[in-house]
Amino acid sequence: MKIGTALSNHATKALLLGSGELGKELTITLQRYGIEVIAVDRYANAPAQHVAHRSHVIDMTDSEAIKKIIALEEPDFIIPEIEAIATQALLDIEQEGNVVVVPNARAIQLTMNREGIRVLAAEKLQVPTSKYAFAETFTQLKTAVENNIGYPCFIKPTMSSSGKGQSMVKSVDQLQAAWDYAKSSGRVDTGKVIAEAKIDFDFEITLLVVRALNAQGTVETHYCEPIGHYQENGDYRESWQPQAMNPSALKTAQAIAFKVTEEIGGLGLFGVELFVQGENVWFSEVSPRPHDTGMVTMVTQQQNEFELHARAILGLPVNTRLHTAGASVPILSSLAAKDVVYEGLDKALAVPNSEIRLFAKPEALVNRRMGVALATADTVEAARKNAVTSAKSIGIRPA
Ligand SMILES: Nc1ncnc2c1ncn2[C@@H]1O[C@H](COP(=O)(O)OP(=O)(O)OP(=O)(O)O)[C@@H](O)[C@H]1O
Ligand SMILES: NCC(=O)N[C@@H]1O[C@H](COP(=O)([O-])[O-])[C@@H](O)[C@H]1O
Ligand SMILES: [Mg+2]
Repeated sequence: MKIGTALSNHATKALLLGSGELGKELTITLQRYGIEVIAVDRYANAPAQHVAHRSHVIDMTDSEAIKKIIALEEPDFIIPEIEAIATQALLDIEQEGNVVVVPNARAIQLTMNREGIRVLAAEKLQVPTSKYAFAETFTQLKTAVENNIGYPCFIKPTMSSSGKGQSMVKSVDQLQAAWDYAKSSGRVDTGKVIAEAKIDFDFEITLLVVRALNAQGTVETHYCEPIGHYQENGDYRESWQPQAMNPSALKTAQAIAFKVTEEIGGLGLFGVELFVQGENVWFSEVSPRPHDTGMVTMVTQQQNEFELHARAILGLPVNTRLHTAGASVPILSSLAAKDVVYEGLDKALAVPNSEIRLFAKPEALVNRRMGVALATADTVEAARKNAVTSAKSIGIRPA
C-alpha cells in the first residue's frame, strides 16, 4: 500500500475510538510510519490524546456521534480501542467502502459483546469454552445457574472489560449482588448478563496472534510466545512472557486461536485468552487489538504488540520473535482524586532492567490502571520479582 506523509494533504489517517494506554502506544507506533492519528475518547486528556495529532471527546456509544466524527475527519483506518463503542455505526460506515475498520466491523461487533463471540466460538466453531448462559432478568439468571451452570460461576456484563461488573459467585445467596453489579457496572448495559461455569485451570494465557500479509500478498498467521498472567477481580495484576507450556497444549492453543481469528478475519493483532489445565485448553475471549497483558512485549519482543498491530494493518512485514524473558505489573491507584501526582519514579527505575510507563490519566479511581512497570531478566521468575518491586515503588497521591 502507499502510505501518505503525515500532515500533508495526502496523509494516511487513522482514527482511534478509545484512547487509553494501549491506544497511546499504538499512536506513537503509527506516527513513526508517517500516519496522522486522531484520538477519540469519552473524556478529555486520555493517554493517546497526549500524543495524537488531534483529538475529540464524544459519547462513543452514540452511533450518530461516531458517524459525525468520521464524516468530519474522513480517516483511512478506524481503529477501535475499547469495548464500549456503538458497533452499528462501524458496520454502516464499512458498507460505504471508503474506510477500513480494523480488523473489520463484524469482528468488532462480535467481540464487543460477549454473546457474539461466545456463541460463535462455542456453537459455530465448536471450540471448548466454559458452560455458559445469558440472562435478561434475575429470575432467568437464577434458573440458569441453579439448573445448568452450577457453582462456583462468574457473572459478567456482556459489554465490559478489565473485569468491570464481574464477580465470582459461590452460592445462591451471592447471586443477587452479582446481578446488580453486572447490570450497573459494565461499560454499557446491553440488557443481558452472562453466567459462566468456573474453569479450574492450571494457568491462563494470552496468545497474541498476528494476521499479516506476506510478500505474495496473502494473509499469514503468526504467533507470539504465550503470555502467562494472573488476575484479580477480572483485571490483570501480573503478566509474563514466555509462559512455559506443554508442547501439546501449546499446539492446541494455537489451533483454537487460528480457528477463531481465521473466522473473524481482517488484518491486525489479536489477543486470544485461553485457560490451560494439563493438555486441555479452553477458549475464553479474544480482543481484535493489542491486549493489556501484552504490554509486556514492550520489553520482551523485537516488535511489540503495538508494532505488530500497526505493521499488519499497514501491510508491512512482521516478526514475532521474543528476545528476552520479561514481566509487566500494572500500577493501580489506591485512591480516587481528580488531580494526582506520581512519586517514586527514581526508586522504580533503580530496579535492574526495568522500565516504567505512566499513563497520566486526568482522574484516578480506586484500582484504575495509572501506569505499568516492565522488567526483563534471564528468567521469568526474576523478571516478575523485579517488575513487582518496580511497580510497588510508585506512589499516587492527590496533587
Ligand atoms: N469461566 C471462567 N473460569 C475461570 N476463570 C474465569 C472465568 N471467567 C473469567 N475468569 C477469570 O476472570 C478474568 C477476567 O475475565 P474476562 O477476561 O472474561 O473479563 P474482561 O472484563 O473481559 O477482562 P479483560 O477485558 O481484561 O480481558 C479471566 O482472565 C480469569 O482469570
Ligand atoms: N482490558 C482492556 C484494557 O486494558 N483496555 C485499555 O484500558 C483503557 C481504559 O482504561 P480506563 O478504564 O482506565 O479508562 C482502554 O482505553 C485501553 O487502553
Ligand atoms: Mg479477558
